Amino acid sequence: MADFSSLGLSDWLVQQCKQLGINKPTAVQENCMPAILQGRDCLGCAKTGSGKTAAFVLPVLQKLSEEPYGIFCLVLTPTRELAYQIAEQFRVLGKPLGLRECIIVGGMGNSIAMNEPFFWESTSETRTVEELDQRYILTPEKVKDAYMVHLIQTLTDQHDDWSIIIFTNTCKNCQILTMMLREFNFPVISLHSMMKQKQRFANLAKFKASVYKILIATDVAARGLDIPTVQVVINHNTPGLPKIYIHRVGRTARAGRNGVSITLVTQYDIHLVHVIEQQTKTKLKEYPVEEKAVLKILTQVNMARRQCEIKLESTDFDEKREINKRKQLILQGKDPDLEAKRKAELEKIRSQKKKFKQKIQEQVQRQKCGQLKKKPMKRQHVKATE
Ligand SMILES: Nc1ncnc2c1ncn2[C@@H]1O[C@H](COP(=O)(O)OP(=O)(O)OP(=O)(O)O)[C@@H](O)[C@H]1O
Repeated sequence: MADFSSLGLSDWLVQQCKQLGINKPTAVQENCMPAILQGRDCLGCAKTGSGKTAAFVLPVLQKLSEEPYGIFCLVLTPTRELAYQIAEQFRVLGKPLGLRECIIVGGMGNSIAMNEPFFWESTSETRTVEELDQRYILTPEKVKDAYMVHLIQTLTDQHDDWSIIIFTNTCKNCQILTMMLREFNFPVISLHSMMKQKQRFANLAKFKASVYKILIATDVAARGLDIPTVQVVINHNTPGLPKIYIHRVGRTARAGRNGVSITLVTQYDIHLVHVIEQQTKTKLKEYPVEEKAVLKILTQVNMARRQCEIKLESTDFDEKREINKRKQLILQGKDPDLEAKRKAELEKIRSQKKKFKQKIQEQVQRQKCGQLKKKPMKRQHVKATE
């Protein structure tokens, strides 16, 4: 197996890696770094938590140290948290260079044209069972939450040092679950796009530092976040796409560690589980649950949830959602008021079209009725003249 020196990294960079406990290159690093150092365009695909960040950070730093001039590298990331995480990797590994990084968040995406890219894809994309123990619980739809509370209770009783991420599908759900689990005294904190950015960073930092052991998040936390202490990922809803599932469960079992992922599945989600199993080439195991224990807490959980929903309704959460929508439009370079006007006009045209269609249908109907009434009269008349 190659080491970092033989891949073309200078001693200072190899030492820097060692200080971080990065001694041997992972497969994606071994295969992509030489191509990047040769100056070729490169696309690298490998499983989650396999060191893709260092696979491009290290050669970029190597090249920069050879010619330290100007704005050298632009990294685009899907979330703000990821931008900060990658900047931190650059900062730590590039410290001896006196590297200066700048984080720009928000704005629109760009596309980059590439010539003859070097493409490397891991042949073992799916994780081994030793790395990630994947299970699911089949829940009747209405007691989705009671199963989750029971599950967290069991996990935290058995492993009080474990960190858990719970993924859910909407910001509102994320907020309600956080409030509800706090009612049960779980150390919970949340992360979703309707929170202020400052709060998002603060919550993530508290979770990373294990001040809070449970993070409830939307898919804003599904990609790229590297928190080695995460032992369990719980999917509060079954992801609609296998890709989302892979990113979510990839937040555990990082860099060869072990991890568990548990997905709550209702009777309507079975087909989604099959698609996930096909794509990940892994058969999900059914998680044994003490039904009696779930039934015991069912009423309490349902009541707590309802109370949290009422509490949230009395806050300005929906108003904030509206503000967030407007913010997104501004970031996309659109005027929110003009957009609202455009939507209203489109709606007007749609409803006019609908009315027109209805009118035509009514006319046709009337004509049909008229013809039906006329026909026998015509026949009578014909008979009379005959
Ligand atoms: N060669 C290595 N040896 C050991 N650990 C490594 C090595 N390279 C990177 N790591 C560590 O592995 C962890 C995961 O790395 P990274 O976040 O880059 O994964 P990734 O492949 O980008 O994952 P994802 O697809 O989820 O974004 C990090 O904590 C990183 O420090």
